[in-house]
Amino acid sequence: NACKLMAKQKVALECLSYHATASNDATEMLVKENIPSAGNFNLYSFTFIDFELNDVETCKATIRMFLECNLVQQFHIPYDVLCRWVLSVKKNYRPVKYHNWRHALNVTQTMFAMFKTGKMDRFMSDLEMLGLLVACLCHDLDHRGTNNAFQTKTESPLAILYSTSTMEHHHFDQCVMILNTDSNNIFQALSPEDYRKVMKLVETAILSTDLAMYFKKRNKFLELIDNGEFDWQSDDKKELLSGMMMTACDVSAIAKPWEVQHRVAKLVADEFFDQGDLEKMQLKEQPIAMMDRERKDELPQMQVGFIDVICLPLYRVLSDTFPWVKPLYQGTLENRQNWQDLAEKV
Ligand SMILES: CCCOc1ccc(S(=O)(=O)N2CCN(C)CC2)cc1-c1nc(CC)cc(=O)[nH]1
Repeated sequence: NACKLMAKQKVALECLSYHATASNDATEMLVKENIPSAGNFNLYSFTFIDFELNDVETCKATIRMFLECNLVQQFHIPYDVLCRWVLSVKKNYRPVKYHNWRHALNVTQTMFAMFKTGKMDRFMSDLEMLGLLVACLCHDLDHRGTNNAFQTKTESPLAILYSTSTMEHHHFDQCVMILNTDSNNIFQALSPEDYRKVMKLVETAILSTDLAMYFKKRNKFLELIDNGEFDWQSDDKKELLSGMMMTACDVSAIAKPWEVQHRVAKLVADEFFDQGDLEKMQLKEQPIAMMDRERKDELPQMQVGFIDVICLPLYRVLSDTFPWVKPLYQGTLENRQNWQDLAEKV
């Protein structure tokens, strides 16, 4: 009957989350390790590069960011729970070419740099900083290397579960599943009020990484700036600012030194082209230019378009209002020139 079925599903889910959580061995190993300084990882810089870090070092860098923001002490996060949670989050990223654990780490580090070097921590409560770092680390959990349109076209179970912002709802779902798995709940010591607030912030922050949401909310944000809005403390304004910061971090590879941007863009392209191949073979349909490997020559021009339509408008308004995040605007301008040079060569 129905409740037996529910029970079976619950057991299956438990089993799933059992596999989703990090092993005790991996956790105990990480707990014992010493965590190098933020300077050692170059965590305060907008030109942070993860390429030379091995997987254990990426976990240490993540822990160092939480320690540096004093969040472990402030929110009484048991250290072994923090270690297990970081390892579980890493475990629930798939080895796809771009939307993988390394992308999550880079997005989180940019948020950290925006707080500390960009001095945006002045506008954020400790709870909001905790929520935004967690949202960054979890924002693409269990990404399959295919976008929302692909879920809809293939009528994937995810598209049946969530008709809008399909992947982003799934990423949040995975974030909650990990937090609800034994000894992974870094929010366990929070008051019920703080728990509700931080979960709401994590949800809206992860959902705001759907570029369709960004386009919707950006005009409202620009309006507030034009009206000289500086009271970012009201909930709706703080939510709007948080969403813009999430997109700024999500696309921040565009602002990295040219060798890094060029190498990351290849990973993005390879993941897009794999989806294009699936659409040609499985769906018998012509993919959009961005996902068609036959049109890779148009890539530099597409990057210039990406920079002009999505990245520069956001970094310009953010650096106008928060001057210390200007390196993101500068880096993107430099890469625009590099992509433009390549586009003219073809
Ligand atoms: C590098 C391979 C080509 O990459 C792109 C091509 C086109 C565009 S687009 O702005 O024209 N636009 C975006 C919205 N789509 C719905 C329609 C197409 C963006 C990218 C791109 N996206 C990301 C974020 C994943 C990172 C990145 O570096 N480049």
